[in-house]
Amino acid sequence: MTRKKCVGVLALQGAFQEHIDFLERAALENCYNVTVIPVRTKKELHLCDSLVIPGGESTTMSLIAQRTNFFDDLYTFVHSSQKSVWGTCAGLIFISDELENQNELIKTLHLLHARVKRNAFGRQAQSFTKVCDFSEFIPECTDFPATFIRAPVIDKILDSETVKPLYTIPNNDEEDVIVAAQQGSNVLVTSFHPELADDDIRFHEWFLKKFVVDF
Ligand SMILES: NC(=O)CC[C@H](N)C(=O)O
Repeated sequence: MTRKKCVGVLALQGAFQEHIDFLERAALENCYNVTVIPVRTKKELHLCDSLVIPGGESTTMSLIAQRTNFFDDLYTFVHSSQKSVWGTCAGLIFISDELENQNELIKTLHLLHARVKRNAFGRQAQSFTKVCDFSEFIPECTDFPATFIRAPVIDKILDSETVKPLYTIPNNDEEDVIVAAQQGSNVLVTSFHPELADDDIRFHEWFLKKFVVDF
């Protein structure tokens, strides 16, 4: 029996409970030897092999981490090659190296070697769900409902040796934008919210298998 792995979901702010629910379902339905916990403290973080940073408001997330003296522990954790990290939406922003816009208030974790553009598709009213064919990296997943809410995109990859795009979509009349990417073997980022896909846990199943169970 492999050692039980622990996946943390950063629970300072945002849609962390939805990730916890989907991860727990994915672990149960696939008999993965994994526990899932909310993470708000250094003690909880130190239990984790992997950390999911959810959607929400990245500036708020960063400020709470700084004001609770948690930022440095988060920085150390995400920069460990022994840990895996998945940033969704605000989580993608929070771990990015550079921000193309709205960077005045936020202190990021400088993990993802990319420049990220916040609110790339516009405001809340421009949020949308797009059925995506992820089968190039998630076998047979040809129709995943990806929900974009005031979503960021990867505007520029700063290290093409380590950061590989996984999926791009058109952005109005501009060139296609990167909305999912992987850095090395242990960092995943998505602009969209798989935790908000009605009852569809395929993305979380893939994350657990690739970035936790097999990592
Ligand atoms: N759904 C989200 O996580 C939105 C992210 C938010 N627009 C930010 O800049 O942090």
